[in-house]
Amino acid sequence: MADTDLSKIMKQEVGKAAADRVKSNSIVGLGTGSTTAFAIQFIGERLQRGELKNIQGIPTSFQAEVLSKQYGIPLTTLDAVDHIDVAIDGADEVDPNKNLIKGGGAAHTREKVVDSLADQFIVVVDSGKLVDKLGSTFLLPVEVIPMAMTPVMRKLTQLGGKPELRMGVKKAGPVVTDQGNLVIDVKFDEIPNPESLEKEINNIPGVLENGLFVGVADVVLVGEVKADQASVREF
Ligand SMILES: O=C[C@H](O)[C@H](O)[C@H](O)COP(=O)(O)O
Repeated sequence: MADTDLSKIMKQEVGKAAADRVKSNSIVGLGTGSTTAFAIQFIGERLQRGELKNIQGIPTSFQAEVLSKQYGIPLTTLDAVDHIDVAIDGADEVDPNKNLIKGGGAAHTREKVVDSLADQFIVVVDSGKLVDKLGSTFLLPVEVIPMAMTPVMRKLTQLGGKPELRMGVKKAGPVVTDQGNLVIDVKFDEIPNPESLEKEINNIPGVLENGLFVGVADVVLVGEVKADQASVREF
């Protein structure tokens, strides 16, 4: 099987496993990305079959909102609820302590709001996302307000990073987030202390949020394929 097929199967399996954990009468944070898209699809299908009732979703992005509507998941907002029961969201890297890098889809700011509020935050990834140390395979996304781009990049360089502005695909110019901001992707040779780096970057004036999620995830579901057999393990 081609690598892309395997990756799709792992994402599908793990998305289904997460959707199966959603209970009736609950408020569900709906994450962003290609893996969570399967979870949203399977939650919608469970609703259609009548297996699930009275779900209210809180989308973390324009993408999640569009998909949720497509699959018939009723939506609400943070102004209308006082808690979130469970959030399901993907990640770009996961370390053994369940710390994450997110923001490959530039949605990490809203994701951090929703995922942090959930009583239980379930991360859904394929096995390719597991790393020993954060920053080893993926650049760290930082959302910045446009007028502060240059001083923020300078500050990120002083912190030891190599920043680059994220550019659009099939769009001339930079990626613009759902909030109308820019994303700076930063290469750090190592991230020895994700907890302090998360705070340090967020303390730079003009930074809205960065993609380090430290101590937020409760459960990580990992989709794997071994000898053409798909399975899901949890840690
Ligand atoms: O901004 C996007 C999010 O943080 C995604 O959850 C993350 O990039 C993982 O996406 P995917 O499941 O497509 O790899």
